[in-house]
Amino acid sequence: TRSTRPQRMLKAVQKNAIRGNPESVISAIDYFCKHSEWAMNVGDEKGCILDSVVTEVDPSTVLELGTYCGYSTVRIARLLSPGTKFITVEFNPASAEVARKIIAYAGLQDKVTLVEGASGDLIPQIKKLYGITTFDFIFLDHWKDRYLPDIKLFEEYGLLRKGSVLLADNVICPGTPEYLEYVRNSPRYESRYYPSHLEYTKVEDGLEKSLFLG
Ligand SMILES: O=C(NCCCOCn1ccc2cnccc21)c1cc(-c2ccc(F)cc2)cc(O)c1O
Ligand SMILES: [Mg+2]
Repeated sequence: TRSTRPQRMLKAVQKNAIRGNPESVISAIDYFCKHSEWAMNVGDEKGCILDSVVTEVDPSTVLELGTYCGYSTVRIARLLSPGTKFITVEFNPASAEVARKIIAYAGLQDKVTLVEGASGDLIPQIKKLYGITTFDFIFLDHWKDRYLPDIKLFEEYGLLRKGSVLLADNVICPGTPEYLEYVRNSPRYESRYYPSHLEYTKVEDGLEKSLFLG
């Protein structure tokens, strides 16, 4: 049967990247998406903004919602200090399987815990299952209508501390209007918009960084 786009992306990584070299894995995926098939990775332009925020926060605990094929997982994991706890969540088993292989190809499998499931089910269990008290950095890149309910779950289950940073992809395209309205109007967050473009296109998109004030 016909391969899937994530499987073709994995083949491109295995063909064009150097095993154990995260930069080459990132470049191989960006090349594939620019010259072969568009895919919904955060991409190189927004990826540089992601890199700068991760570097600035230098987190000890990280949560990513929306692994997809592991592109942003590799971007984040390559910047983390040793001993950092990094959990990434993927709902789609086929994507998760490709992501595991791409993360391993980059040599970053020991830095990442990939969990398959729905954020709404997992968030209430994270403390118990993974011994995490609060997250220093959260990257939101999953179903756009889950950003708002999930940030409310973070608050409800005490997963944020004064200084926790949330970075949300796609706040313009496809768009997360309710989430934006919430973080921009809540007195509990300091929010800033980073203008950019939808991955591999000229379409307007951007990232919203929100600092939890406690
Ligand atoms: O839809 C997107 N991402 C989400 C995937 C499913 O995520 C499912 N999923 C992953 C963990 C997880 C945990 N709990 C529930 C669902 C959970 C997404 C879509 C586009 C896009 C933009 C323009 C278009 F014309 C078409 C698509 C761009 C992006 O950058 C995206 O991130
Ligand atoms: Mg995205």
